Amino acid sequence: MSLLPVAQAQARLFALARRLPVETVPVGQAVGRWLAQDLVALRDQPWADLSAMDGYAVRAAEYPGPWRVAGESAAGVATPAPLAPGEAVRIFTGAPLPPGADAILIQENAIPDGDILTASADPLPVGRHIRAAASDFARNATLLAAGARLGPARIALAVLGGHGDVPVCAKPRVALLSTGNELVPPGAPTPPGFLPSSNAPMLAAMLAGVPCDIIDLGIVPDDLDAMVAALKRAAQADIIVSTGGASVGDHDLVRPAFVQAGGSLDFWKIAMRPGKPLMAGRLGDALFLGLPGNPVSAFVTATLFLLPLVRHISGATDPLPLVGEAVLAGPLPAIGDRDDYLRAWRSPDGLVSVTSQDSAASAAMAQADCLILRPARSPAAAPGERVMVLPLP
Ligand SMILES: Nc1nc2c(c(=O)[nH]1)N[C@H]1C(S)=C(S)[C@@H](COP(=O)(O)OP(=O)(O)OC[C@H]3O[C@@H](n4cnc5c(N)ncnc54)[C@H](O)[C@@H]3O)O[C@H]1N2
Ligand code: MOO
Repeated sequence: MSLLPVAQAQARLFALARRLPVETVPVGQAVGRWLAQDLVALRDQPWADLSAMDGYAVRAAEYPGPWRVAGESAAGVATPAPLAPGEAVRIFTGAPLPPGADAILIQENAIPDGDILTASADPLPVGRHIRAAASDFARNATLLAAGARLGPARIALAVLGGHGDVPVCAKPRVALLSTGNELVPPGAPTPPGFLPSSNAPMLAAMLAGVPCDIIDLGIVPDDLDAMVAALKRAAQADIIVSTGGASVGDHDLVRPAFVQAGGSLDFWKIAMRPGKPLMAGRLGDALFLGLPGNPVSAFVTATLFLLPLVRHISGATDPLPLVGEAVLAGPLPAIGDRDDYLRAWRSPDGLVSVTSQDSAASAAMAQADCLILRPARSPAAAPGERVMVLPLP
């Protein structure tokens, strides 16, 4: 198989995937999820012309008074009695305007004397300190389109639009398999020949920013039967992610195990660095992503494939990472025939490449807050040059 360009591999992965079924959940459980249908306003906001300040509702043409204070309007009451000429109504923030009033005199500019009121300063134009009915949004307006992510401001909008429940895609279940005879669980002793398995905790941490349920199936030895059994167990999930065993060595058994478990492979090997041995396919109803074992390769491929896949099946319309531009603080070498995703951090002087770009260099990876994308065959770049950058969450 020749090396597949990243964008083509992402498109093929999305084409393999199906959106998860729609469910209706209370808004409190929808945070960070994507709307599965357009959300339409069930009410006007504001519901009437409301005062934006504490003061007096008056007719602007009668400025500066005197007015006779004829009553009161507070939030939580229905429409007050109409305002007769020469009258003012005491009013509070969020309260409905009496019919006939067209401006609010704030109480700081009002001089009450018994029930007679005059204005002390500032002209009073029509509409001053009034929030017009439906000026925020009107009933039947589309508040949010399907595919919008429900952050805090959109939760507020949905609730003000009259919704207690919202339609979202079901939460994906993501099964994690860590392959390798050399691996021990986090915190366990590491006699010679062994190392702590860091990929599953890292992937779980990356997935913590995206609503999903994680099923950690632990460490699987480099043994064909054990891997086939583990993959079959994992097939109950919506997405199966393995790390390690993806390359061409005698102990790299993920691909044959996947095929023996009944999986159909769609692609293997991507024109990217790190992350070349990435593979993807379907196993029953589950999507399968085989990530390379090197921690940096697993991190970068998860950023470019796993997180976008989770967002895609969850209903996101823009599942791919954001690509911006920034200047380089130092020089970069020319690039070979794979797109390079360099780990870097943002300094006041521009992007700084981390101390090692080796795909096993975990200490250097931990310095990064972004990836510099250098397309295949880019020439060397000088300080001050603009390059493509993907911020890391
Ligand atoms: N002859 C070739 N050798 C390699 C090629 C190649 O094209 N030809 N590709 C290289 C590239 S690129 C990568 S990336 C790696 C990927 O290898 P695997 O996916 O098969 O990963 P392993 O060999 O199982 O492990 C690599 C490395 O990562 C460590 N590891 C594995 N799992 C974990 C984990 N859960 N936590 C922490 N560290 C882990 C493992 O111990 C190895 O050191 O292949 C190159 N080889
Ligand atoms: O793709 Mo590997 O991840 O270059 O080291």
